Amino acid sequence: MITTWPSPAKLNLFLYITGQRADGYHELQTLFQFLDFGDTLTIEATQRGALTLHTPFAEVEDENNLILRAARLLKTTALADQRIDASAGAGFSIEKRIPMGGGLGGGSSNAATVLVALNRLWQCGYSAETLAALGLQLGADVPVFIDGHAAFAEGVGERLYPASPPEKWYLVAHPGVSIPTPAVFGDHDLTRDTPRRSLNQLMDEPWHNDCEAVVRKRFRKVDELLVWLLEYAPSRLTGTGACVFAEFDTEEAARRVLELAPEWITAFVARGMNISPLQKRLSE
Ligand SMILES: C[C@](O)(CO)[C@H](O)COP(=O)(O)OP(=O)(O)OC[C@H]1O[C@@H](n2ccc(N)nc2=O)[C@H](O)[C@@H]1O
Ligand SMILES: Nc1ncnc2c1ncn2[C@@H]1O[C@H](COP(=O)(O)OP(=O)(O)OP(=O)(O)O)[C@@H](O)[C@H]1O
Repeated sequence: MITTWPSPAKLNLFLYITGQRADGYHELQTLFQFLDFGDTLTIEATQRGALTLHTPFAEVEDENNLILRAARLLKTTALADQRIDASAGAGFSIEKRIPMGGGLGGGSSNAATVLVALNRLWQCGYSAETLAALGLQLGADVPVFIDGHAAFAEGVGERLYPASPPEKWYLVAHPGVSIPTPAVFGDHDLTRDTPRRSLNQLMDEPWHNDCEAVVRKRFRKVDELLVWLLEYAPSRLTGTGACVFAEFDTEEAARRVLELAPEWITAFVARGMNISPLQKRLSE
C-alpha cells in the first residue's frame, strides 16, 4: 500500500546560546514552532527487505540521506528487538520543498517522518519517546518533529517542554546561500554566554537569535534580506540560517509584502502551527 506523509518545516522563534558543553556542542534555549509548509513523503512498505529512495538528491549521497539513514536505524533497532523480520522493507519518494541548509529543519523533519511512518507501517510498536531517543542520534531537531507539539527546548534541543506561542503568519525568505550549521557554531565571534532565563521570562521579552549577528557578518545576502524585511515587520533568522522570517497577524499582510519582494529573494508565506501536520496525520 502506498501512503503519503507530511514532513513540515520548523522555525526557531527565538534562539539563545547559553553555554558550550565539553564535547563542543552548544547549550541552547529555543522555541520551536511548525509551519503548514513542508515536504511530502510517499512511502510504500514492502516485504522485499530493501530500503530504496526512488527520488535521489543531487546534493546528498543516498548513504547520507536522512530518509534512508532513519529507515536503516529503525530497521536495525527493530530487528535486534525482534519486532520485525529481515523482510521488512520500504520504498520512498519525496517532493522536496524545504530549502536545504536553510535553518528550517528539513533533514531532521524527513528523518522524523520516516521513523514515525515506518513505526506505524511495520507495526513496531515503539513509543514516541523511544523514537525521539533514536532520532536524536540523527540530528538535534529530530525529537521535536517526532513529538509534534510546538516546544521550548533546552540542552542541545533534546529537553522539550510543550509551548503554545501565537500561530502567526510568516513570510519566510531564502537569500540564495546555504549555510552549514558547523560554520556558524564554529565562529569565534558567536555569543555563547547569554544568561539562562525561565520560559515565562523569555515569553515576555522581545525575541532574538544569537546566531544572527555572526551570520549577517559572514553572509552579506542575509544581512541585505533582513535590512529589507525589517522595513515591514519584526524579522529574524531561523536556526543557523540561511532563512529569515518576518511575522504578521494576517495572511493578507504577509502576502502584500511578498508581492513587493525583489527578484533575488525566494520567499513563501506560511502559517505557524503548534500541532504539526505529521501529528495531525497520525490521529486521522
Ligand atoms: C541550531 C538548530 O538549527 C536549532 O534548531 C539545530 O540544533 C541544528 O541542528 P542540525 O542542523 O541538525 O545540527 P546537527 O547535525 O545536530 O549538528 C551539526 C553540527 O553543529 C554543531 N552543533 C549543533 C547543535 C548544537 N546544539 N551545538 C553545536 O555545536 C556541532 O558541531 C554539530 O556537529
Ligand atoms: N533528507 C534530507 N533533507 C535535507 N537535507 C538532508 C537530507 N539528508 C541529508 N541532508 C543533509 O543535511 C543537511 C542539513 O539539512 P537540514 O535541512 O536539516 O538543515 P537546516 O535546514 O539548516 O536545518 P537546521 O540547521 O535548522 O537543522 C543538508 O545540507 C544536507 O546536506
